[in-house]
Amino acid sequence: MSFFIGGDVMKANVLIIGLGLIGGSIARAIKKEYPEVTILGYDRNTDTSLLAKTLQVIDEVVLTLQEYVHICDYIFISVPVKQTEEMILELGQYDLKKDVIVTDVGSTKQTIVLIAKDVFSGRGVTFIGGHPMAGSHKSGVVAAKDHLFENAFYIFTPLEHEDTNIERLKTLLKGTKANFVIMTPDEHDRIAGVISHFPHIIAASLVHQADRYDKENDLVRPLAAGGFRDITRIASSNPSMWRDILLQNREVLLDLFDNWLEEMERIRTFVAFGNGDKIYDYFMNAKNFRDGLPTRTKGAIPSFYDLYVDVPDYPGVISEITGLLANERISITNIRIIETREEIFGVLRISFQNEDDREKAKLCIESNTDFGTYNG
Ligand SMILES: NC(=O)C1=CN([C@@H]2O[C@H](COP(=O)(O)OP(=O)(O)OC[C@H]3O[C@@H](n4cnc5c(N)ncnc54)[C@H](O)[C@@H]3O)[C@@H](O)[C@H]2O)C=CC1
Ligand SMILES: O=C(O)C(=O)Cc1ccc(O)cc1
Repeated sequence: MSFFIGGDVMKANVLIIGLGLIGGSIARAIKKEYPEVTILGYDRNTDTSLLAKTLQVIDEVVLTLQEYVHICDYIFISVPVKQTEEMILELGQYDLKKDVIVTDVGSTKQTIVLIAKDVFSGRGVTFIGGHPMAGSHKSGVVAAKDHLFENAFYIFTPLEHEDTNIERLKTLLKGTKANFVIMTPDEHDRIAGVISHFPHIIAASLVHQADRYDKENDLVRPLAAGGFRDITRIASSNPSMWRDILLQNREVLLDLFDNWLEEMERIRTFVAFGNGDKIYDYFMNAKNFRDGLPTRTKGAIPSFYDLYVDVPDYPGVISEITGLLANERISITNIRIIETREEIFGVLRISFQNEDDREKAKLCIESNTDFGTYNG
């Protein structure tokens, strides 16, 4: 192995510890922007490291951290949050390069940053907590994509507001095309609790509720296949990852449980007293807030970029639409007939990777057919 050792971002040595969905996607985004950067990869599972090299996600496999950490200019810790704490402690035992930036990608920040402060302060090592707030229910290096974080928020929670080092890290991460935001670990954990961690709990709890009713009535399962399945999609996320996130964001989540119980009690009272006006306001206020949310940035929970198309029910109509999209090189990620009524109209739901593809598809279908389209 030969490595360039110097201060130039474009020729830096970047070590990715944990070659999964997030570590792999960061590696790909960096390499795309800076082909001359050397990406070193370490995973506790050697087969994963070898696969990452075969897939050209990394340039070199590192088998023992101790041997290589001293030549690294940037170190990304992209392992589950509990292992992130252990990894920080492990890195604290090694001599790291002067001016190295160590960062992580964990979904929680307070505990991690506290440990990093303890381990790295006063040692010439800059630790910048990080959380690219986009992902997928898939895991593993095979699912890694250079564009995973495009238009997503990428949060930094530095130990201090060390502007020059944050700028260096942002420069390295330019290829992610993410929107970088700085906040305190406490602020981060509260916001992530509200918009990401707690919704995962609610999704799982709705599924548990359906599971209970499923035991009483065979029709629950088939009827849950449509909208219910969609709104509880995040309940299919990685259970061990979410266990660790909940354990680390415990205090924030306990507050949110209390708020949620109050919220449920509020709407329960409106229903119990048959108060139609209050129920209407409850939905209207929620609708107004939701309708005002931005649509062109990625949030923590992966969005659907779905287009609904009203199609007449004749043979070949699906291949006609997919053919039109293929001609314009618009990729689709999923297609499903969600409603068919014999000899009248059906509704097709076509999913895309991003907003731009959905908009292009809408234009393409509207200009080549007279089928109605609307966004999901
Ligand atoms: N999956 C998602 O959508 C998102 C995840 N995150 C955070 O990113 C981190 C990684 O998540 P994913 O990439 O999704 O997980 P993943 O399961 O795809 O990859 C994790 C990788 O880390 C390796 N690993 C685990 N412990 C290790 C250790 N001690 N030393 C070396 N390698 C180790 C595993 O073998 C695996 O290859 C987590 O902290 C998670 O909270 C952040 C944003 C989104
Ligand atoms: O896949 C899911 O369920 C997600 O919500 C994606 C995700 C997971 C963890 C994060 O910290 C940020 C985004």
